[in-house]
Amino acid sequence: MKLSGRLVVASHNEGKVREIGDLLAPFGITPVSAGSLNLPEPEETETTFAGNAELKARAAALAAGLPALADDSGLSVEALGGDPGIYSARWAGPGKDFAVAMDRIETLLREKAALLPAQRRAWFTCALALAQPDGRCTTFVGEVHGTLVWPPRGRNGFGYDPVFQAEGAEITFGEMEPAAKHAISHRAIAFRQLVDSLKD
Ligand SMILES: O=c1nc[nH]c2c1ncn2[C@H]1C[C@H](O)[C@@H](COP(=O)(O)OP(=O)(O)OP(=O)(O)O)O1
Ligand SMILES: [Mg+2]
Repeated sequence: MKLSGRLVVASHNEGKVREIGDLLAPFGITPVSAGSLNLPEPEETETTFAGNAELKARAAALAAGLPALADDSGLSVEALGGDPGIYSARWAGPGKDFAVAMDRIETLLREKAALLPAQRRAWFTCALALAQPDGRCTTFVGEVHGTLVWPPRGRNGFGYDPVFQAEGAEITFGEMEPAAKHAISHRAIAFRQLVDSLKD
């Protein structure tokens, strides 16, 4: 499989579509968005990031008749048994309000008296699935580990970025320029594996 020509980015999340566009740019690929093709947003019925990424990629590739790249990702909090994990988007509710979702995590951590950085470990996971219209699919998973901070800081990125500080960083993903986030992010790690797998 190759990364060339027309490619559908099978996501309805503007922040993700922007980041995937940045990652694809060096390959001369301008993604076709799922929104512009009016592709439906499939229900995420699988129990893993990889399963949901494959489900979304296959549905889009089949509907569009083009290769499709899907991303399923989320934030897992160690002290919360890995929640919200694959439910990260759903914790933000129908209004996709991540202030609410970040508050909910913070409230649960306080209930557990988890105030020290060591008690506030978390990681982002990203599964990227590339599907062909015939149903073939390859999937890669990236993770970045760090700590949750409070209050939220920064207006860059999207979703939970303002409360996540990666190991070794002193600013949150929300405070980072896009290039700095791409240097270490779960999405960039998965993307690199995908690109490596496509090399001849
Ligand atoms: O780099 C990230 N920085 C901050 N937050 C992030 C990131 N990566 C995932 N997240 C959170 C927010 C997102 O809403 C959820 C993914 O949920 P997920 O179902 O994969 O995506 P989604 O429903 O927003 O869009 P779609 O399924 O159409 O691709 O995890
Ligand atoms: Mg989703």
